Amino acid sequence: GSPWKHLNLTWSLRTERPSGLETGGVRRELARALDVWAKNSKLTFHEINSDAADILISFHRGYHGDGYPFDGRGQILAHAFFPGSDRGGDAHFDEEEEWTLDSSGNDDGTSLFAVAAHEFGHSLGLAHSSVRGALMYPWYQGITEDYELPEDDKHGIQQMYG
Ligand SMILES: CC(C)C[C@H](C(=O)NO)C(=O)N[C@@H](CC(N)=O)C(=O)NCc1cccc(N)c1
Ligand SMILES: [Zn+2]
Ligand SMILES: [Zn+2]
Repeated sequence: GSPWKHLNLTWSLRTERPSGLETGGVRRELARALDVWAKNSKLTFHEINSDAADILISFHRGYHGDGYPFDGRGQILAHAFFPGSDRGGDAHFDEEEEWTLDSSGNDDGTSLFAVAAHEFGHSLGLAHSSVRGALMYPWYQGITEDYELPEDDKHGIQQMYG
């Protein structure tokens, strides 16, 4: 997709206690996922409490009004829209996944940090990568605590927002 025309992006979590998780912990993991991209580009991200944010983040189950219904636990975990107005940049997460806020890899849940970092790549305009090990590779691979963005993803984001 085409990149955002401004570098100082706003974001807002629009679901209270998604999947029963503590709201503060969810916001922390989302902020860490955005920081993966901020550290490798000129992008900055500011959290606001408003539906007017560039990147609106919400959790849903099944059909939720955008033609891309979720499918219960497993398979599709989340999706995000390329940059643009209205739902452009927004990221939706499947409420029915076993989300974990523990991104150490010790927990066998699905790391919200890992999936969010991938989804925000789409929110910023990156499509899937064929490079195994890339964050934008189509298939989930848990990622470590002090995560370093792989080369392929670094190239992608710097081409757009370097
Ligand atoms: C066709 C898309 C709506 C699939 C969807 C996706 O890529 N969302 O961005 C998705 O949930 N993909 C799964 C894999 C699948 N079941 O198709 C996934 O693990 N994506 C998130 C992810 C997380 C972390 C790393 C990577 N590489 C991928
Ligand atoms: Zn959706
Ligand atoms: Zn994806």
